Amino acid sequence: MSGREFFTARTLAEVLSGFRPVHRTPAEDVPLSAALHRVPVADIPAPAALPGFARSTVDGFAVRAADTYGASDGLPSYLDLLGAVRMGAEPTVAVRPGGCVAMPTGGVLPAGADAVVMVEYTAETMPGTIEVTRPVAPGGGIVRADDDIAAGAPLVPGGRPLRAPDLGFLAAAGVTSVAVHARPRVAIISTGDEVVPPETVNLAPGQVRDATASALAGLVVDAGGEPIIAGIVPDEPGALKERLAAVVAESDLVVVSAGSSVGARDETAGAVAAIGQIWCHGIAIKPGKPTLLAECSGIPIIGLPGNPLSALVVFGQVGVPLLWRVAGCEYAPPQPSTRARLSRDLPSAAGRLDVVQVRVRDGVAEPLFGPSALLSVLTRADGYLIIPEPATGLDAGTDVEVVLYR
Ligand SMILES: Nc1nc2c(c(=O)[nH]1)N[C@H]1C(S)=C(S)[C@@H](COP(=O)(O)OP(=O)(O)OC[C@H]3O[C@@H](n4cnc5c(N)ncnc54)[C@H](O)[C@@H]3O)O[C@H]1N2
Ligand code: MOO
Repeated sequence: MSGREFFTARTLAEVLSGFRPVHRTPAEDVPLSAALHRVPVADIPAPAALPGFARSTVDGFAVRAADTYGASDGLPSYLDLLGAVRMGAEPTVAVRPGGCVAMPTGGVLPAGADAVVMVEYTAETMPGTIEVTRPVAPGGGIVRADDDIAAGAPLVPGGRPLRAPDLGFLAAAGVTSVAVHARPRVAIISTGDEVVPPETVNLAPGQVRDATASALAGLVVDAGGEPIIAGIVPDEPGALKERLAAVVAESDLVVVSAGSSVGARDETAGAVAAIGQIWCHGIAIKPGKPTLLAECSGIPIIGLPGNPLSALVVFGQVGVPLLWRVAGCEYAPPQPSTRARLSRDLPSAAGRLDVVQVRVRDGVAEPLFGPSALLSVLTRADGYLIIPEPATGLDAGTDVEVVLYR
């Protein structure tokens, strides 16, 4: 890399909308029991209408609605009790004018009926005669055969991670296997002569154990990916290029931590440029400015800043949405958040998005400060808030949205 400045600092919004490597993971069939949070490759159509038959939603009596019009406590309608519907069975009796049939919740609506009046608004004043004291409109107390879904309509959309209720809906429709995008394989490469494996018991002076790879692996699993810890590469010209070339062929997304800044040993840009195209070097975000984005044959490559805190913040903002996109999901699912009152003034430079770690107690968000070189800030945080690019800070007492860590 020439010079000591980053090529172009892009905003986070520009990155998310503009950096669009085309690679998507292939489809695979999974049973419903393994489909939670997986992304269907396409809309899944209903093989048949649901519920499939008109059914009661209340315990009561199937009626012709017109027979109940004007009914009141003072002037009830009197209907002949013609029989009863059994749960899970075809009705054996139809409703004729002036008649009614006893119904359980969920039973099949008998022919001739267009509503079910709730048992609370009825009384059997004499054997075989039902007194109705409230009118019911046509369609009242029932769902029709295709109210949940019509045959052929999409049960669940493609490109959106499956949620628990989706699994129930698919099960109700008899869909027990789903074509979903394969989990993205995310190669995680750490760099730096001083970085040693976490298993290292005694550190030589200046050595640090690799913190970033383990944390990134956790974020990858959280976002539905399969982390591949691809080791620690020393600061040697050529070493990173070699490792990158080896992993890119077997990954859906590649993450390199450290070496993306502007120091003498910062090799990432050169190595990445040798195997792919750099899209941007520098994002208008704090922490995380020295971030590099590139692609190689449609596979996204992210060069993260060396400071573990910055690396994790950037991966959350940029890597996680990219990971979901590679898995066929255009927009990452929203994270849980809460509203809180800011405990103190927060300064920020205009033109840069700030990700501020906070603790939340009793509805108050307390910013946690410390250099990005300190990992403990993230462990103490309950979540983060964002100060958008145009703002020059936030005043104490501002109502802020805090995105919560799980
Ligand atoms: N003159 C300037 N110096 C620095 C700037 C700047 O703009 N001008 N930016 C600072 C910022 S911000 C960051 S972030 C770092 C990014 O530098 P690199 O991406 O080149 O990363 P390194 O220098 O290799 O590492 C930084 C720091 O993080 C430690 N590290 C690296 N990898 C790991 C790991 N896997 N586990 C634990 N710790 C790791 C490394 O030992 C360094 O202490 O540059 C600033 N400097
Ligand atoms: O901006 Mo660096 O990415 O803080 O640690």
